Amino acid sequence: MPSLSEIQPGYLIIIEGGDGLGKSTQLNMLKDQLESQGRRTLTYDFPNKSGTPIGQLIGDFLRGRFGQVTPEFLGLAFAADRLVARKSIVEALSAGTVVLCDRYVASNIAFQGAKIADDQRRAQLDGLLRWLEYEVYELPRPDLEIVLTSSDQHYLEGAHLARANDPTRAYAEGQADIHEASSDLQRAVNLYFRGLQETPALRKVDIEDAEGNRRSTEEMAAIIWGAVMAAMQPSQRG
Ligand SMILES: Nc1ncnc2c1ncn2[C@@H]1O[C@H](COP(=O)(O)OP(=O)(O)OP(=O)(O)O)[C@@H](O)[C@H]1O
Ligand SMILES: Cc1cn([C@H]2C[C@H](O)[C@@H](COP(=O)(O)O)O2)c(=O)[nH]c1=O
Repeated sequence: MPSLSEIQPGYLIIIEGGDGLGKSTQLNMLKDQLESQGRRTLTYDFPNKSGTPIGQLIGDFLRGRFGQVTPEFLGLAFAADRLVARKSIVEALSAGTVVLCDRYVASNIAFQGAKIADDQRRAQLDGLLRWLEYEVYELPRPDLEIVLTSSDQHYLEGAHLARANDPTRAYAEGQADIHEASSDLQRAVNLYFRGLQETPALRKVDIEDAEGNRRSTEEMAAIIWGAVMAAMQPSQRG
């Protein structure tokens, strides 16, 4: 039987975490580092938010146009947004490209699940989204998820307010989006991510150091680079 690296020579690396914790900053630094070492990369930022009809609907939801939407139904829209990108992700991985995603399936489970208080219903949503995205839509599973967390609620509240001119936030028209506006949601999402178990394919990186000081972008990038190098060792692929 061929090894995974023969079937899929590329790598799928995801940067996950709560809103505004520095995911896109780290994704861009990782992309530069990989490219400086001769690796071809392709980046995605989920959800698309404007480039497709589904992304436009998601952008409208985040701007509050539909009010609160039942988490199970909302999860279907985010999953469909990823399905649109599936073919090009799979082709890139087959061609040996490192595909870097700012958010992926785990964000759907984290954000929709954080809106559900009942444990049984939340577990059903978790199963529904994993089944739909990985089994029905056959989205490739990540080789490595880097999950940014914070032990200081300060960074989870109002981080967007200082970023009115950030072009990646144009969809929100200068306001907090419907997820950012809820500190309860941000807290629950961060708790979910902090509770994930680390594995060779999942590495949590707290944005604060042991003394509670925010790590610099360079320090974060060095930690993430170490995790990426470890995950890309041939021995991790079997
Ligand atoms: N280590 C850091 N220290 C201080 N500020 C940072 C650090 N990393 C990123 N920032 C700043 O925090 C803000 C949010 O960063 P970034 O856009 O990378 O976060 P994000 O997690 O991708 O956000 P979103 O969830 O809204 O997409 C930006 O203004 C960025 O310059
Ligand atoms: C991919 C994905 C994202 N979300 C949530 C997470 C954020 O609150 C917003 C938009 O993300 P961005 O980082 O501001 O671009 O959408 C989600 O609920 N489900 C998902 O699959």
